[in-house]
Amino acid sequence: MSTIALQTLPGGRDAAKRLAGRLGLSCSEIAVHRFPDGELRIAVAPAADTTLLYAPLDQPNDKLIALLFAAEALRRGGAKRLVLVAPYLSYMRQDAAFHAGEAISQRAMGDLLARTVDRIVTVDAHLHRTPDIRSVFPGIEAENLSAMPAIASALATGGIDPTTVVIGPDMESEPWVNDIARRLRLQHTVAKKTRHGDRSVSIGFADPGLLSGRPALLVDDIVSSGTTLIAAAKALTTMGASTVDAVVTHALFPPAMIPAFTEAGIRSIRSTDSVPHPTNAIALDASLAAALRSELPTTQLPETIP
Ligand SMILES: O=P(O)(O)OC[C@H]1O[C@H](OP(=O)(O)OP(=O)(O)O)[C@H](O)[C@@H]1O
Repeated sequence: MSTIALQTLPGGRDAAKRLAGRLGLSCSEIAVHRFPDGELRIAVAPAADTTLLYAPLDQPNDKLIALLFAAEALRRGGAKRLVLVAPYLSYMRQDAAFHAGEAISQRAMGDLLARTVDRIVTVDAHLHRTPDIRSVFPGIEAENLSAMPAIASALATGGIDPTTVVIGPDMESEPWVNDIARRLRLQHTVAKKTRHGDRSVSIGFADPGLLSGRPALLVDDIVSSGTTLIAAAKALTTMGASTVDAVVTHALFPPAMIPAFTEAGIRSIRSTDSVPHPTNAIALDASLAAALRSELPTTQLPETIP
């Protein structure tokens, strides 16, 4: 009988355990030792025929090396199929050479990972101008799940003012903002964002009257420097929003920034557990488990997977 197990890179343990539990699998943590010169030594648990490699790839440079080494050890140890579960997939934002000589990091990552694993499952990868994730990972299976069902369900459970307007900070956010608004039967709108630099954006709304006296719920895929969220919150406050809350898929910002969001008028900020963070409030294990169920041998299907 073929075997299946989950192994996680350090940093993903809690979310990986939730996912493994939901799938009825064992979960072991890959050991990463850093030598004095900065090089890494990786030690994996015994490979299963199908090994799910759980890796939240925020702060990715070291983690990518650990992932490559883990894949090498697992293949050599007998793994026939490696499935990368990367709830946050980094280096997707640079999808073109915007200036002469720039590397297209999305393409380099895609080529590298496609040579390393057999399947990739991720969530809300930043593929604004790349509609099909399979074009990024040539020759392997790849799925880009949406966090919006999990986010909408969490918002519905917590209760939400029916006059709330769901806000996207830029045109590219329209599909997910629309999705949340449809699921919660709320109005939505998206701003026009102009990015001037890593930490400089300007935000404008076509209908400034819409928010007057109403709660605003900002929804975005990534918060990195926080510049977008802060600029959007300030604009919403100026437009007369009664409250501003935010919910994001990938919280990449340093936790020490949370007071800056409060200062900008954001009452609460919640994130999914794609990356471990103090703002984590929405678990992705149900969505990931549903996508990974196909990996389970029929004899090992747990009774309850959503
Ligand atoms: O917290 P921040 O540092 O502001 O970064 C987060 C923002 O950046 C991304 O969009 P981006 O402006 O890169 O848009 P694009 O990829 O569509 O050009 C993302 O969708 C967020 O809106």
